[in-house]
Amino acid sequence: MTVPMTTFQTIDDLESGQRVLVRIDINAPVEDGVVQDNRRFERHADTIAELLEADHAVAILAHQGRPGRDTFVSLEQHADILGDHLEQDVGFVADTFGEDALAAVSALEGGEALVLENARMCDEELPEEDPDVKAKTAFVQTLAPEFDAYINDAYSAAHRSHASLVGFPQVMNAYAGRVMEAEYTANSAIQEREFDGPVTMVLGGTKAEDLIPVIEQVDDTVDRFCLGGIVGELFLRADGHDVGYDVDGTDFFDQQWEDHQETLERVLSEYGDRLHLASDLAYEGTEGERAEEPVVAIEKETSYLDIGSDTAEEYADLVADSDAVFVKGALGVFEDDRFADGTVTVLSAIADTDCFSVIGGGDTSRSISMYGLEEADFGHVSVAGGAYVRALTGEGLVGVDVLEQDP
Ligand SMILES: Nc1ncnc2c1ncn2[C@@H]1O[C@H](COP(=O)(O)OP(=O)(O)O)[C@@H](O)[C@H]1O
Ligand SMILES: O=C(OP(=O)(O)O)[C@H](O)COP(=O)(O)O
Repeated sequence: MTVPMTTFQTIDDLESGQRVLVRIDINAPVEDGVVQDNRRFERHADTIAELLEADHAVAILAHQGRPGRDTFVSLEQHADILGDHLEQDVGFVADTFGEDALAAVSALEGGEALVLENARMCDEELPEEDPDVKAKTAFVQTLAPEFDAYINDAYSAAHRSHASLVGFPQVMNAYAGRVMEAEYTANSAIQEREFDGPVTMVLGGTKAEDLIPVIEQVDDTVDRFCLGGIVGELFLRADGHDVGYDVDGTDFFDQQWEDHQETLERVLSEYGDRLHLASDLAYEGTEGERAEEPVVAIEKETSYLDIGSDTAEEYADLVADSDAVFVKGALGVFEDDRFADGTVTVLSAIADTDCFSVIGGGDTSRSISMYGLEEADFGHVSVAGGAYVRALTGEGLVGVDVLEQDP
């Protein structure tokens, strides 16, 4: 792995009493419309507390979910959760750069914090475009003059070339926040480590498009990949099994299959000897119980919600025989304890060995506290998922790279 050298200004370089626009990543699980607190809030609250202490007026930009998903909701609840961590009121305005937002920003005083509405509700935030294009958007051009400085604390979103991440640093004095600094430093140190024994990467969760390039780009650093979750099912489908279909109104598979079928099949044929796919899967039985089925026997389209127990044991054995393990994404729907077995068995195996380990992902890292595992039993628990595995390939993160540039 090669480590890109980055030097950016941090909040140590910022004079006190400024008007600052802070990009954080509090993208969180949403259950029945209720936003779930997780370690991203706790970590970003530390950065914000430090800024408030220095008498800055702090406006906060963030995103939640993706348009069309049921996790695509307002940031109103996020402001309350941040307020709980900070033990002070955090304002919220249901607008990002229109008149209401500008009025709320101009009323903001030193020592006060205000959350602006979900940046992805602005048309110009998405899609991914060059930083110079994002810098010219009305979103960036309207908000930037209201502030003395821009602070990016959202390492976990730094692999996205979105306006709130890459547009503002092109036109403003830009600084890295404490979470950005800490994750960048930890991940750079990880990339410099050398391992004597086998290195295993456990990949799951929902975002195949982030993980397929990683399998191709980590070259010979990773000896084997253990696949589960939606990503694992897409590879099983590429391998000719009847799984990985959207059933009962889900929207995880069909679009990703359409977009990536060829790549999935190519990666499987090129890297097949390093890819471990599930040999059994779990689903909800007719009585609501956990039921399991060997992959070779699958004939019906149903929602598979976890790897099966034989697969979990196989992955746990591979982990026990590893010198380093990198995890991104859950192997099943661990939020439901009937389908947590795959994720928890593998995480427990990692915790029980003395291998070096990194557990990443906003959702996945949450399983550690949910199932009574100790953070201290892992090398590093990252609030970043896709960004940290992309960094392991040695490729820079666009949101970090732009912090290096002068406005
Ligand atoms: N088979 C599955 N079906 C539906 N959801 C799944 C499945 N396996 C894992 N998941 C979900 O994947 C989520 C984590 O995915 P993702 O957002 O990609 O990871 P992270 O946020 O940890 O980077 C978990 O919340 C889990 O419920
Ligand atoms: O949660 C995130 O990434 P992750 O799931 O890889 O940890 C980031 O907030 C990026 O969100 P996105 O993958 O919808 O662009």
